[in-house]
Amino acid sequence: MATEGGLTSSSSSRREYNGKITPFVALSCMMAAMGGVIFGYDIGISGGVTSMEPFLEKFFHQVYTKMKQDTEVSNYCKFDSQLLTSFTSSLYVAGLVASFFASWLTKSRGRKPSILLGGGAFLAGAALGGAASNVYMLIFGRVLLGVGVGFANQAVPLYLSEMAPPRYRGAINNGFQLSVGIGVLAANLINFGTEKIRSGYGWRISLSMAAVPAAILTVGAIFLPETPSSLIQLTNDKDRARRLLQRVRGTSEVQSELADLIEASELSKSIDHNPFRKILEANYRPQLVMAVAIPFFQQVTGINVIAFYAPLLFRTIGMGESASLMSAILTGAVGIATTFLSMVIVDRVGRRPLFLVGGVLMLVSQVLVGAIMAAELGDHGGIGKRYAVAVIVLIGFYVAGFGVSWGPLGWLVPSEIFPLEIRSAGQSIVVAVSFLFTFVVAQTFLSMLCHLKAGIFFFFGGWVVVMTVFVYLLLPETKGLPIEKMGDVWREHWFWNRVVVVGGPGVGEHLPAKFGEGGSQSSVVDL
Ligand SMILES: OC[C@H]1O[C@](O)(CO)[C@@H](O)[C@@H]1O
Repeated sequence: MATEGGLTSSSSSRREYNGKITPFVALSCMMAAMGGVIFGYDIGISGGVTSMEPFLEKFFHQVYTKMKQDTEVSNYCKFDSQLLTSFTSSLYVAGLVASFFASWLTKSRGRKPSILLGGGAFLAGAALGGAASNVYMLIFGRVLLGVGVGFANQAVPLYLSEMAPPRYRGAINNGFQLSVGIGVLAANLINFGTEKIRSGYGWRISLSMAAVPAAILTVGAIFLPETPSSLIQLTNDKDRARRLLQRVRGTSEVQSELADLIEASELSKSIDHNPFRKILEANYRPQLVMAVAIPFFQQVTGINVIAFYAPLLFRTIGMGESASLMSAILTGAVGIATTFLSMVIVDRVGRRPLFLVGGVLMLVSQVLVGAIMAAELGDHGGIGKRYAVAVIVLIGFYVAGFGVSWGPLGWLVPSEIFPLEIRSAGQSIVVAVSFLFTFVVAQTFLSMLCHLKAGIFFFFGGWVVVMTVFVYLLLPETKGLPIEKMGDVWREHWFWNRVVVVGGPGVGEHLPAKFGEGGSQSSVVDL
């Protein structure tokens, strides 16, 4: 059964490459992580903007008048407006479609052009949104933002994982979610300030400030190097790749890693047809299952619902005006701190323990919140202050559980498990599924809340049980293993080794015996 990391034998390929975190790696990753900030900024900004009255009055007049008139609506049904959620969701639909174009660009032209295009589209979207004079401009702006995050989310996690030395890959890739969290918090704080602007144009500032991280990302991308792995795949120029690798790793001893990259690239070329057809083949079943399951599970933790619900609770305990700020600070700061913690320990303790601990923490908090709500909150009126405080503390624990686990690892694990020939296609499936379910959850949860009431916490809690069992049984440990050697984890896994064909592509042992386990000996590949 699932022994240590789901591996049944000791993994001989968990060997070290040379190299450390050079300033060069740190800088490129920081720049690329701006991709996370633009994503987070949008998540954070749209909720606040759509609750600003001048914004509603201008673009969503119907919602505005309904909000003003209805005072007798149930606690659980107050915010039920499909039109308004479709404003938020339009971005995800655009991003979903864009991620497939990104797959093609990322593969055929490199990670860098996708990041550049993502930043540029987001920049244009921010300008259009900020300047919108009618609802069409507004929606078109959101579509451009969607294209921006579609490209950025497809390319940035791959970029980070390919740039990182394997033993720091978890930390570096978790930087993506850390910057998502920073973006969300920054947006909330900005909204809190702009809401108070008397002229009623605060929302314009909120929307156009997205241009700041987008500009940094776009300009930064011009100076970013391509990843060594992508450079080999694109140019086949081994000398250039070696020079880049030496610069990135800060050592001249890069033969072992270079040989693995070349091997992976050659293998990828030899079987390289349509990557979307390829990924459907039986041998890539574990990767395909992960590409769909992981982003799906990340969204059905219910994180965005909890984040939405928190301000109501703060209002309940009498925080009044500052309720949404307080809840943003709580959920934002706890999320950032725990994602940071995850960053620090993920390469030491591994991915699986974090998923399991985070899952249990989320589940316990959700069940308790659901129970308190079911017992204490009726359709009208509030809940007692003591209970509200308890619920807020529990939400803090829930966010902490997400912050150490599904938040960052939901991006990390997919980005490190795809072999080169399906990497770009695989990552765009991840982004598409992630956006699809962000959209589905956003679009349905208000009416779900209205029908399920407190049961909504048990609903998402049920999914947390499913995903935790899934990780326990089916997700192998990927800590420290070079991406190009990742095929081993399936071959050595109690379940997946029945599904994949040993010796088939993507499963290790794919090259003639002389490459063997030590397929990185420099003598084998002509450097
Ligand atoms: O990684 C993306 C997910 O993380 C969050 O920003 C929470 O920190 C969610 O809003 C989002 O769906």
